[in-house]
This record gives sequence, structure tokens and C-alpha cells, in this order.
Amino acid sequence: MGKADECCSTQLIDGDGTFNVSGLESFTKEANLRECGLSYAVVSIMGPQSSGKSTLLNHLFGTNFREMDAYRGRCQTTKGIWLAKCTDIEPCTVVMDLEGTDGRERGEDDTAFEKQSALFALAVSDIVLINMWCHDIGREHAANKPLLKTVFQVMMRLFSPRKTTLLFVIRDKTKTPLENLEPILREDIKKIWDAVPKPEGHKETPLSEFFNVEVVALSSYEEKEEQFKEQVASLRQRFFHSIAPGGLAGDRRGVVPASGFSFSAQQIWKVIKENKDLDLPAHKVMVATVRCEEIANEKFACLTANEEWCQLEMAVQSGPVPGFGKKLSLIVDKCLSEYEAETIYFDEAVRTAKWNQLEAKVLQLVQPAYQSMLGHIRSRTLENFKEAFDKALSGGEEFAVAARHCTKSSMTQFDEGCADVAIKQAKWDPSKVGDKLQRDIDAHVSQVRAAKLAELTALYERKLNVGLAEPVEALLDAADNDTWPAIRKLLQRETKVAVSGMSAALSGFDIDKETVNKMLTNLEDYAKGVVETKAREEAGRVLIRMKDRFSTLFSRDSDSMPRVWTGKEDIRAITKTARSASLKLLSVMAVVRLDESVDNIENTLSLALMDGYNSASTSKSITSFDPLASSTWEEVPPTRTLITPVQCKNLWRQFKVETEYSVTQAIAAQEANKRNNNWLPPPWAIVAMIVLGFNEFMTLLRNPLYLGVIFVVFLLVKALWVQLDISSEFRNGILPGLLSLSTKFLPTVMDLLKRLAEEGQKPAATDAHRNPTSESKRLGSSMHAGSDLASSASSTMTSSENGSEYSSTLQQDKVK
Ligand SMILES: Nc1nc2c(ncn2[C@@H]2O[C@H](COP(=O)(O)OP(=O)(O)OP(=O)(O)O)[C@@H](O)[C@H]2O)c(=O)[nH]1
Repeated sequence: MGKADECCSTQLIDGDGTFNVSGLESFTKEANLRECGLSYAVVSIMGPQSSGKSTLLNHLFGTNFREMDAYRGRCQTTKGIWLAKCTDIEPCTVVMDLEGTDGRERGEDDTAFEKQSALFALAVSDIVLINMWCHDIGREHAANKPLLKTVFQVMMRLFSPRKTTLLFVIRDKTKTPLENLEPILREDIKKIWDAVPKPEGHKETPLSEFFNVEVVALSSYEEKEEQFKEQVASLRQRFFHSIAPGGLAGDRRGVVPASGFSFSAQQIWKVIKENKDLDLPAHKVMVATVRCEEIANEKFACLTANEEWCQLEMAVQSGPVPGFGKKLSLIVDKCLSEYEAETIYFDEAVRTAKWNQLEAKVLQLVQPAYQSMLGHIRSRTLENFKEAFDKALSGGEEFAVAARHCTKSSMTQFDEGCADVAIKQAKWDPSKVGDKLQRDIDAHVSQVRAAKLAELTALYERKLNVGLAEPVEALLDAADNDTWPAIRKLLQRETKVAVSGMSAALSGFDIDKETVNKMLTNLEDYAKGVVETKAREEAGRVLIRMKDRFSTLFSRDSDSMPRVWTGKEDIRAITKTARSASLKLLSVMAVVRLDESVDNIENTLSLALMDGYNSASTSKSITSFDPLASSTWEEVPPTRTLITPVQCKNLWRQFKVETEYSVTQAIAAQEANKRNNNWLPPPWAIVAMIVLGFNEFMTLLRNPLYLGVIFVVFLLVKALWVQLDISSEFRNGILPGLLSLSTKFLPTVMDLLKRLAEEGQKPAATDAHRNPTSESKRLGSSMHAGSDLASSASSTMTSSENGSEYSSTLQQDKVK
């Protein structure tokens, strides 16, 4: 016999009991065992050493186990346990060749490995071939007896063994027919079974409960090879569909799926080596647990490396992915269904538990992507809401209606989006994100509402400002008894208009009544505020106003014509009237009178200031109680006070000081006027002039030429008088008057002469040939014109030098 092809048979466990893990792994890969699920069978053979086991297996299954060279004698060729795949047998059948028993190589007492390998074979195999020589049947010291004993003993160590088929292969069968041999064999087996010590629970258990016993006899391979081959070929047929119901295999309760075979075999050998009892059901669960775990991990790793998933995960970082839910569902589904397919033959409870774990893990992996998608949907929906809301508002829709419609449609849009991204494997609840969206939408609506309300308030405040500020200013400017009633009326009217307008506008905002009332009250308060502010502003300018009023009344008559102080006016009465009008203004401005309450400010002021004016110098007014020595008005709260009593008093003092000058000027102007008008000297002077100047008067009467000369001199002096405005020059004193005149005298005389010369030349050039005798007439006319010019120059100078209207009036009077 040739040597076995080692690449086809693998040593599973070596002679020292070391399990060849990598060898089994590569064997399962090469034999495509992993894909078999439960459709595979394991056959093992045990029997005495060199009993032709390998030879039988190679012929029966087309394997290449190492066989003993017939010419080298009976020595052990198979060490440990070898493994090979049967060729062309359905289902996939794996066969194990065990080291022969009772061999001389290990010694008679060294049965530990035999027991271990027998237990291993029983634990993993569906069919165990027990190779025996025909001549050993019925013999007391048959070679296979210790083997069977071993098998049955170890069988007890399988906590809940699977029912294995024991196929006794009788080698070198004799002419005795099998029908005669089989009962003897079965009797032998029974005897051995009965002799084996059993645990309490199995004392009476028959062999058939643990094993299906089958018997087959084969001719000698060495002597009747042809017959041997024929019988082997027929035996081979029994291995086809061995796992089908009624097949050669025993019950397959303990079978592990093919993908778990490798791990299962390792664990069983480990347990056997540790000399522990083998609990096959527990082992099955253990194998299922480990394998399902492995498969789950493998599937999870596949998912994390899945290109589609990686792309989806990446894409979702940067924005919403269309069809996210469907895509992710497919990816997750693929992962879970692959797991299901691969673990289908493992223990149901275990695989379900692991499936749940895998599903949880997978969902945990993909959930962040789902959350990102929800985030995208939320932000997109919020953006859409803002846009739609803005559009609706600018389209003229009522605020509350627009908010309601847009919110509803946005939430529907969000729900639809959530349904699109949901995956069928998970029941994730997007309500938290939905709640956040709702909160964001509400916040936006509130923000827009606040802005719109602020706009609305600003609009009506502007209207109130326009409607109140200037009219109130004008009314306060007029300041009389009707001022505050008129302001109140105006305020009431404008407030009413604004409040009704605002109230109508607010109805579209769907805000509570309390807020509306508050806003309207604020608007009313604002209107009052406008009036108060204006009044306060005006109160700040009260002194100017008082002076203006005084000046108007003092310097203008009842027809608004500038007053001319001719001397007939009662300056005292005019001053009093002007001051009392100014005081009236002060009393109007002193406090805000937006309610109907009556105050006594005018009287108080009038008594304290106007009457005080009349008796200012009396000691009584100094010593008596001063009603204005206070910072508050009686019965008027400080909030309504614009000018305190003490401020009124100070203002009045300042007002009087600043208007005093005008009065003094008026008095001076009046007196000057009186003086100017009274040009006749006193009667005694006239009498003295007549007595003393009688001679000169007579001389003049006798010589009329003197009269003409005197008249010319008079005209010249008069012209100089007017031109130099001598009376006003001396108003500031004699010395300043003389100094001023000394500088102006010569230029004025020169200017006067120059003009006279010019005026004289014009008629000389035109009229000399027509009327050469009218010299004196022209001189007189020129003098007159010079006088006019002088008067106009005087008027110009005085008005430019003196800004006050009183002096201007005075000047006009002078010119007249
Ligand atoms: N008499 C007889 N000899 C056989 C038969 N089949 C094989 N042999 C011979 O038995 C010897 C041992 O054959 P193997 O097949 O190696 O026996 P084995 O049981 O596998 O041997 P180990 O693996 O060493 O236990 C070889 O010389 C075979 O030619 C048979 O049917 N009858």
C-alpha cells in the first residue's frame, strides 16, 4: 500500500493529544465545511491496531489515510486521530481515523489515550465504525472487548449523549453467514454493556437507548480483494443520505452546525483532556454562544467596513441624504440577515439572544447618522418655516393665522421627513427632535411677534409724536388760561385715535387681553409722556419765552405796530401788563396739568411776584412769609412739577433784571423825546434875549444881507448837527462825546462840502445859461438836499450802532 496523500487527510490530534487547531481550520476551509450548515455527517472508525481500518476507510470513502505496508509487518501506522473528507458522498461526510487500540506501542496499561479518543469519537460522530476480526466474535478474550468496554464506559461520561450508530464491521468474514454471527455478536455486546458500571439513573437503561447497533461483514481484503471491494461499494451506498430520516446516522440532537464544528471539536477535546464529564447539550449551547458571537462580530465588522454604509455616514455629516431610511434599512437588513443565515443551525435561544445583541449594536452604530438626519430635517424644516412665515406675513396674512398655518404645515413636513429617515429595524422616537423644532418655531414666532409689536408700537408712538409734539409746543407758546384744557383735549383725541388703531392692529396677533391692555395703557402713557416731555422742554425755555412775551407786549402796541415813545405813553402801566402776561406764561409752564385738578399757582405767583413788584421796596414784603420759598407746589405732586416755586422766584428775578434795561431805555427815550419837542427857551430867556439883543435885532432889520448870511450859517450848523448826531454822541457823557466828535468833525465837514460842491456843479452845468440869476435859490435848494442826505446818513449810522429797537424808534423820532 502507498502512503496517504497528507494534503487530503489531516492529523486532528497527534499522538501526544495535541489538537491541531490550524490544521482543522484549514481542513474545514478546504472541505467547504462551513457552508454545510447541518448537512454533514461525521464518521469515525475505531478498532484494534493494524486491523485494516485505514484500508477500509480509503476504499469506502475514497480517502487517503496512511495504510500499513503489508510487507513491513504489523506495526502502528496511525498515531492520534486523522481527518479526511469523503469523496462524492452526499451530504458532506467527514471521516476520522483513530489510532488503533490495544497496540503494543503504548503498552497494555496505557489506555488513557484510547479512552479519550473513543470519547471524542462518540461525542462528535454520527456513525462510529467498530472494526473487528470475524474470528473474535464469541471469544472470551477477543481483541475488541476492551475497546467496547471502553466505549461503553466513556459513553456514561456523556451527560446526555446523542444516540450514535455503532456499525460493527466484521473483517475477514468466514463462511459462517452473518445471520448466525450477528446474534452472537449482539450477545457479546450486551454482556459487555451489562458489565459496564452505570450511574444510578441509567442502571436499567438498555443499550438501544444510547446506540443503534448495526453489523456488516466484509471479506478479507488481502485474500478476497474483489469480493471485499464489492462489499465495500455496497456498504458505501449506506452512507449516502445518511442524515436523512431513516438514514444510517443516529439521532442528531447534539449536532453542531458545520461552521461550529471546528470550535466544537476543540472544546470537546479540551474537556476530555481535562478529564471532565462532557455535557453535550451544554456544550452545544456553549458552541452556539461562541459561534454566534463570532458570527455577530464578523457581521458587525463587515457592516462597519461596508462601503455603502461608510458613504452614507460621510454624506450625512454634510447634509441631508435622500432616501436615507431605505438605504440604511437595506444595509442593516443585509447585516442581520447574513447573521441569521449563518447561525440558523445553532441553538435557537442562543442565536436569538445574539441576534438581539447584534441588532442593538448595529442600531447603536447607525443611530448617530439617523440623529444627524433628524437634525438636518429639523433645521431644514425650521428654515422653510421661517421662509413661509415671512412670505405669509409680507403677503398680508394675519400674524396669528400665518403662524398657525405655517407651524402646522412645518410640523407635518417634519413628520413626513422623519418617516422617510426611519428604518424598519428600529422604533426610534423622533418626538424629542420634533419637540425641539416646535420650541424653535415658537421661539421664532415670538421673536417675530415681538419685532412686529415693537414696530407697531413705534409706528403709533411716531404718530403720537407728530400729532402732539408741535401742537403742544404751539399751545404752550400761546400760554393762557385755555392752554392746558386745549392740550388735554388734543391729548385725548390723539390718544383715542392711536389706541383704536393699535387695538385693531393687535387683534391679528392673537395675544391675551391682558397684554393688549398693557400695550394700550403703555401707548396712553407714552402720549402723556410726549406732552410732559414737550412741556418740560418748553419749561426749560420759559425765561426766553417770558422775555419774548414781555418784549412783544412792551415794544409793540395793540395793533402789533412798534411802539414809539412820544411821551404820552404810560410806561408803568405797559410794563405791568407785559410783566403780568409773562407771569401768566410762567404760571402756565410751572406744572403739567393733564388732569382736571385745579391749582392756585397763578394766584400764588401773582401775589408773590406782581404784588411784590408793587411793594418790592417795602419792608413788609421782606419780613412777611414768602410763599415761593419751597421746592414743591401746594397740592401738586413733584412728578407734575416743571418749575418749582423757588425756581419761579429765581426766574422772575432774572427776568426782571433782563427786562429792566428795556424799561429804562423806554423811559430815557420818552424823556429825550420830550426834551427834543420842547425846543422853545423859557419865557425869561426870551425876554432877556429881546432886551439884550434889541440892538443886534435892529441891525439885522436894517441890513437884510446879514439875515441871509445868518440863515446860511444856521443851515450849515443844522446839517452838521444832524450829520454828527451830536445829541446821541453826548448821551454817554461830555468827554466821550467831545472825543468822538473831534474824530468825526473834520471828515464830516469835508464830506458835506464835497457834496455841496457836487450838488452845486450839477445845476450850474445845466441851468446856468437858462437862469443865471437864481444863485441864492440853488444854494437854498442844495442846503435842503444836504440836510436830507445828512438825516439819512444819520439814520443809517444810528441804526447800525444801536441794535435796540427802542433807540431806533428814538432815532426815527429824532429824524422826524
Ligand atoms: N487479513 C486482512 N488484512 C488486511 C485487510 N485489510 C488490510 N489488511 C492488511 O492489514 C494491514 C494493516 O492495514 P491498515 O489499513 O494500515 O491497518 P490499520 O488498522 O489502519 O493500522 P493502524 O492504523 O496502524 O492501526 C495491512 O498490511 C493491510 O494489507 C483485510 O481485510 N484482511
